[in-house]
Amino acid sequence: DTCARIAGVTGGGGAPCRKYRAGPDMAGGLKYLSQEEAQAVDEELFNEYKFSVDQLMELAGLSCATAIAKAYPISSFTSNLPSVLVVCGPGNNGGDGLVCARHLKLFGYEPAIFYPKQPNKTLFENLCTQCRKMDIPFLPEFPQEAEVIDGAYSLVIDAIFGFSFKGAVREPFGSILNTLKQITIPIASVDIPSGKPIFCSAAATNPRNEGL
Ligand SMILES: NC(=O)C1=CN([C@@H]2O[C@H](COP(=O)(O)OP(=O)(O)OC[C@H]3O[C@@H](n4cnc5c(N)ncnc54)[C@H](OP(=O)(O)O)[C@@H]3O)[C@@H](O)[C@H]2O)[C@H](O)CC1
Repeated sequence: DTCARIAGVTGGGGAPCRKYRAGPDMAGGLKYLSQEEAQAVDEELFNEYKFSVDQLMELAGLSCATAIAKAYPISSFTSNLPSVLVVCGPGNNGGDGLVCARHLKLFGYEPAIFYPKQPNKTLFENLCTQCRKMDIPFLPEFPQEAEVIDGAYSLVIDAIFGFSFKGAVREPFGSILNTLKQITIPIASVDIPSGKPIFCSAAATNPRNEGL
């Protein structure tokens, strides 16, 4: 979604646009950004273009839900119930996941959220309230068995870490990512696949090391 924001915001209306170096990996015409480039876009949108985090998060979550509905239409699910497990991390990537879950519900999916480390901030509390008001359940614990996830859901949304991920994965996310590596249903990652070092070649694979 960062690429879409570059095209749609910083390059629009004849406004001056910073030059971002294209990464070496391209899939279907998409250019991946490095961690530093993504953070620079972030700063430009906040400081120069005066977007608020709420605005950008709503756009990011809606864009993700729209892309997911295109890539994994309900009609393609073999199960009668289009159940989707949305796993949210402690930062803004997790916020994108909450917004995405809300829009997926509006699109006719049945999302359930696992959100183990909820920040004590109004933005995230409000997003949780909105999800609860839409009868989206929050799971009290993460299913430890990959088979349980495979049986209960048709798709997992990985909104655990975005461009601020660094170092070795800390718990509880290490165990969660280990389980996700073993599931067989598709995983759609928000922004970038979680748990991998952030550089261009990592952007093409998800926690199970498959292309999305
Ligand atoms: N303008 C934009 O581009 C927008 C992007 N959005 C989305 O926001 C993420 C980036 O959000 P940010 O909050 O900066 O970072 P993350 O979501 O990646 O997560 C940060 C938290 O993750 C924890 N963390 C980091 N590394 C690890 C690790 N190895 N193990 C466990 N936990 C880790 C970190 O914890 P600390 O303890 O270090 O504080 C943070 O809590 C971007 O990718 C987009 O998805 C927004 O929508 C706004 C617009």
